[in-house]
Amino acid sequence: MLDITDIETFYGPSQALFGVSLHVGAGEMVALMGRNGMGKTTTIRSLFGLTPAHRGRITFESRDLRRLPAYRIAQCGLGLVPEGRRCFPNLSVRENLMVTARPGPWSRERVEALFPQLAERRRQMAATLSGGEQQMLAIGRALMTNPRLMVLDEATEGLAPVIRQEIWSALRLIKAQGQSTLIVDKSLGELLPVVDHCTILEKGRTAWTGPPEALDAGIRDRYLGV
Ligand SMILES: Nc1ncnc2c1ncn2[C@@H]1O[C@H](COP(=O)(O)OP(=O)(O)OP(=O)(O)O)[C@@H](O)[C@H]1O
Repeated sequence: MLDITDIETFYGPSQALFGVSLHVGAGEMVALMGRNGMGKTTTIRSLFGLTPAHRGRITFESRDLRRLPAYRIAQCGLGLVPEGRRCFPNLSVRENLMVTARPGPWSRERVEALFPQLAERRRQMAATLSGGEQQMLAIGRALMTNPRLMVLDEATEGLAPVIRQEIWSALRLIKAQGQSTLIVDKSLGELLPVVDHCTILEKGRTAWTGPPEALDAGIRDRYLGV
């Protein structure tokens, strides 16, 4: 479904990616991992055309994404839940869900069944939600665009443990429903049981790819510092 091959990306003169490769098959949930500053967010920015890659290939369902502008990439069926959960603060919860909705399997009813708090708070302005609820809304809103591939960047970072567990339960259901997903997260305990493959970045390069059960103590120690 998604093939990123050997991309190199720069911020001005400074090179951040030196050869990142990554594959997501249809229906898979894939983890993009690595310590701070190794290039995970830059890889996602390159995929979405926000910081375009200078070299390498990005193909999604056989389409070459690398030279498309960001708005065309979103139209190709990629949905992003960016770091820092950006909801529209002055729209209600329900308006946030509906404003970018597109037809497909994820209806408002299905999203609200996944996150019942969003139904309970449907008339509240997004700005009045807790951080965890805003994150649920950001995920719900991305699902409502019915992306063929959803990309989550640090969806559980900085949230209270009980809220994180709710989000992980929802992500397990999202996976069970066949949603293809690329996920950046540092919570190995929750991430590894649910993903099909892991790709680890080290200093802007793909350093290791494999199934989660192959991610042994040596690899964790070497690339993840855990
Ligand atoms: N706007 C920017 N301008 C210049 N350099 C940047 C910029 N954003 C990131 N970088 C650099 O690019 C490299 C990769 O950063 P990136 O944010 O992609 O890493 P990350 O793996 O997502 O880290 P984190 O887990 O901390 O979010 C780092 O060396 C970082 O300093």
